[in-house]
Amino acid sequence: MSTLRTSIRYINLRAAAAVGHQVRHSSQALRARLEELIPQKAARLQTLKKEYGSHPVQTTTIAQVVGGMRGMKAMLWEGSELDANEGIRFHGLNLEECAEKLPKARNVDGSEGVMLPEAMLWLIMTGEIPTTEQVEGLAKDLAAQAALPEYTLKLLEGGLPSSLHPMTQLSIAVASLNHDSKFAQAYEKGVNKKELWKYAYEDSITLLAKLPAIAAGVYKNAYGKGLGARKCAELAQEGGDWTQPLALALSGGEERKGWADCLRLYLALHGDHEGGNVSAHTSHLVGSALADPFLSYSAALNGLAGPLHGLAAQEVLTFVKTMHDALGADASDTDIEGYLWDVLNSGRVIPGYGHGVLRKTDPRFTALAKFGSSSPTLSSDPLFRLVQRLQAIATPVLQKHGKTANPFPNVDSQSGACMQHFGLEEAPMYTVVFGVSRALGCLSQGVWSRGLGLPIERPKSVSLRVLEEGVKGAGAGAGQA
Ligand SMILES: CC(=O)SCCNC(=O)CCNC(=O)[C@H](O)C(C)(C)COP(=O)(O)OP(=O)(O)OC[C@H]1O[C@@H](n2cnc3c(N)ncnc32)[C@H](O)[C@@H]1OP(=O)(O)O
Ligand SMILES: O=C([O-])CC(=O)C(=O)O
Repeated sequence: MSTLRTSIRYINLRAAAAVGHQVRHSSQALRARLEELIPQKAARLQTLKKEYGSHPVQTTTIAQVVGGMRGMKAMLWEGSELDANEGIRFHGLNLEECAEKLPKARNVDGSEGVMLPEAMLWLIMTGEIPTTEQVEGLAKDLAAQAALPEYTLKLLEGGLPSSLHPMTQLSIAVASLNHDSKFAQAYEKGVNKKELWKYAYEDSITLLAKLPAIAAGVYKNAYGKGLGARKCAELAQEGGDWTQPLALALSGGEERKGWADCLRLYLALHGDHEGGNVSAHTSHLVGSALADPFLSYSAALNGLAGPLHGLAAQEVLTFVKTMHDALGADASDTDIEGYLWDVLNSGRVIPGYGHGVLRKTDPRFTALAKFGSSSPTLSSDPLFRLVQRLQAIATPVLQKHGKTANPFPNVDSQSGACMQHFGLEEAPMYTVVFGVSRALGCLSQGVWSRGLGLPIERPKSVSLRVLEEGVKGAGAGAGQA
């Protein structure tokens, strides 16, 4: 155990305590900041609604109604905005700026690690860059609440069949925490709806605190590997950041150089991707009915478990491994090209390519690729290299195929190749790790939605008959998007 203790001392919480320095309880500080920010934004929203409520945002086309609402601006989302060419920005900061400005992990050897996901949470929630002290305090608060209740532990210690997909286990475990939801209790007691955001915040911090232990529990229950939920929570309580106990729980307690930083980077990068993606939109929709944060986020996880969304992380690794096994280590570019055409011609997608909004290589893919290329071991990993090589082959194939609006790689192309290198070989776990991360954005928005008093979502649906009647008399092509 001494190895474990040394390894989780990265941000020196105990050192701070040893010199009598009081680390602030920053989930309270974060809440206090929200208490200042929410009324300001709520007032801006009221003014906008009152003075410009009937101002059109855009015209909705038939192509959008029947085409997955692509490009339709229909939702208020505060944490991040996605540009088709530049990728994600968190309150105006792109990924490189976030990596530079957000407080970072301190490695055991004293070197500076990558940005901390809990710092990303602070940025997403407030639009402000936290101080190192604020992030340390927040991490400490999260650690203090990491332990799971017995009813959730029961599920993850044999209650759920090991053969149940890890994402289903994650979703069930998260939903089970609704048992003690402060938000649900407050609603039942008739708390004024203006105050509900405070309870949404409390539940959100509780869920974020427990997600690493839940993911560790899912891994142990599904594969009999790793340290499991109890140990993960114990490690958290020994001090350190949000990620380190999960890294150790997934590696079975083994310190693997680069692994915790890889996981931190992954968790920070995937935290939010504006509001329209399936997981974010689902949590927003379910939360709008005033279902509590546990139920809202559990629903989001079920969407994340779809192969066109988060499950693509699992699909990519299986795809790349199968291709590697089928073609052998010496496969030529022509062999790979032929393999990709076979996939396309059989009516399947190339996982890890394409995007609903992005029209360039996903900057999250680039960030992970840069991380991998700077690691002496990961950069020489055969699967990591194959993913890099695939870019130059798959993009022209998809361009020639001519259907895909975005023939460039998305983040899911890269993540599994990194994680398998550090020993997390079970591909279904990649989406579970994604699910730990996406909570940062979905839960933050849930707090804001309640703080701004957003109403229940209830868009209008139309039948084909109504659409056809609407275009009677219009010239052909008048409705093209
Ligand atoms: C974190 C994330 O969720 S990132 C996305 C992860 N998902 C994947 O990597 C799965 C593979 N990619 C895809 O299936 C798609 O690109 C999606 C779901 C991400 C986006 O879907 P859309 O916005 O509808 O993409 P697009 O407008 O380019 O689709 C047009 C056509 O190209 C096809 N297409 C899109 N991407 C691909 C691909 N990677 N391989 C093959 N065909 C593709 C679509 O299936 C569609 O075919 P259809 O006209 O026969 O229905
Ligand atoms: O934005 C999307 O639709 C999908 C995506 O990349 C994400 O949710 O991270």
